[in-house]
Amino acid sequence: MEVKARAPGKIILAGEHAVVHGSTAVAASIDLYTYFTFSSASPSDSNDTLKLQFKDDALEFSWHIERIKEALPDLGFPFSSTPTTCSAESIKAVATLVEEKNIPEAKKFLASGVSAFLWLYACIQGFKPATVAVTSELPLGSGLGSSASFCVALAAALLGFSGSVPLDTSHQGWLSYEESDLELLNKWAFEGEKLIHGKPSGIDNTVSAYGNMIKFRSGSLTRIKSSFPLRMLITNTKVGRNTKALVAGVSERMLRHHDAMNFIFKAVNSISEELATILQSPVHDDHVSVTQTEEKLEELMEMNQGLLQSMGVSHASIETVLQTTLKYKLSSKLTGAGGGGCVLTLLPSLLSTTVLDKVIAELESCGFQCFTAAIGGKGAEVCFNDKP
Ligand SMILES: Nc1ncnc2c1ncn2[C@@H]1O[C@H](COP(=O)(O)OP(=O)(O)O)[C@@H](O)[C@H]1O
Ligand SMILES: C[C@@](O)(CCOP(=O)(O)O)CC(=O)O
Ligand SMILES: [Mg+2]
Repeated sequence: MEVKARAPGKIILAGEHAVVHGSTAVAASIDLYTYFTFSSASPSDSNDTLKLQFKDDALEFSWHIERIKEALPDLGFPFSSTPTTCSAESIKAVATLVEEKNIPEAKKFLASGVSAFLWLYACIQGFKPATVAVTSELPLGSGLGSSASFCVALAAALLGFSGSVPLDTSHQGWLSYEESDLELLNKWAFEGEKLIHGKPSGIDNTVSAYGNMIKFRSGSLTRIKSSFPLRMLITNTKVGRNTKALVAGVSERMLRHHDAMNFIFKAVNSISEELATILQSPVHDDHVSVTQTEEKLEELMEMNQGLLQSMGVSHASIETVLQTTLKYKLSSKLTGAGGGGCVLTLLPSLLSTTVLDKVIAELESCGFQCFTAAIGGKGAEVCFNDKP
């Protein structure tokens, strides 16, 4: 049997970092996905290994099932219905399994993804052989939630592959999960995100699992029904960074300047709440009201960016994008953890393609990469293929 799952990346429209400290944030899925394909060993194979293939990097890692058993002896009785946090002891055991694979220095950033994979696999699937292939359309470590989409697609594939949630395996094409199963896979994905991010808020895995647009605060989501035709230019500064380190940096600043940071988080909360209200307000189909709404959204993005800067997560490359887009009267903010990565620029409905082309040309002449993505599509999906 072959099971394929996919989960989207995301943009955070307002509230990154502050959401880790209990503020509201607003996020939407984008139509760039991470894919997992699970194939069981055929009965004729004398297969006793778990293989993980990162197709985009042409890398393959494999472990003898016995070795996984030895490292994680308490697992093996799959407990797919009980999402479990990896204990400090298991983190060490998983890290050893990863270190044994001698990941090339230039690809070391993949190690946390491999750890998340091993933990979720052993918990949900137990000690069974399989071949697992991963590909992603998302730039990794750029603020578009590749880590969450990795964990959500992995959890979706595992729950489908292990047969632990009822799904119509005869269905042709992509299949969405039922609400209660979605909740379960989201909880598992969150456990994976913890191994990659350290202290995730849960917004990224939640928007990747559920799709569309969400408002998120302290672990709970509210679905947003936006009828506003939101268009964003995404500029990847290509400056690499790591979410775990940036989140930790904000927490350290919080310890040093507790009151000031609390006011910043409170301000971000108000920005996210206002943004969510605006997006859910009825849209009048005339240019004047659309433009007025866009201007409000732009102002909120600018305010949010200023606060992110005061949290210490902007970067010279991000500032270059802000200044460049401002020359064309366009507003931008970083998205995700910052420190490099991607920047969002609101594209007003009346913006001419000539101006857009100019902005993109100027940004790309700085070495950045610009693209657009459809906002607010479906979340995690699974697909079955009965291979002989
Ligand atoms: N397709 C993938 N294959 C392997 N690891 C992945 C993949 N996608 C994400 N990851 C893991 O997630 C990490 C990036 O996560 P993070 O720093 O949170 O940035 P972001 O989530 O914004 O892309 C990578 O370094 C890697 O460990
Ligand atoms: C900074 C943060 O708010 C979002 C991180 O997103 P990303 O990993 O940079 O795509 C962290 C979190 O909410 O877990
Ligand atoms: Mg991430």
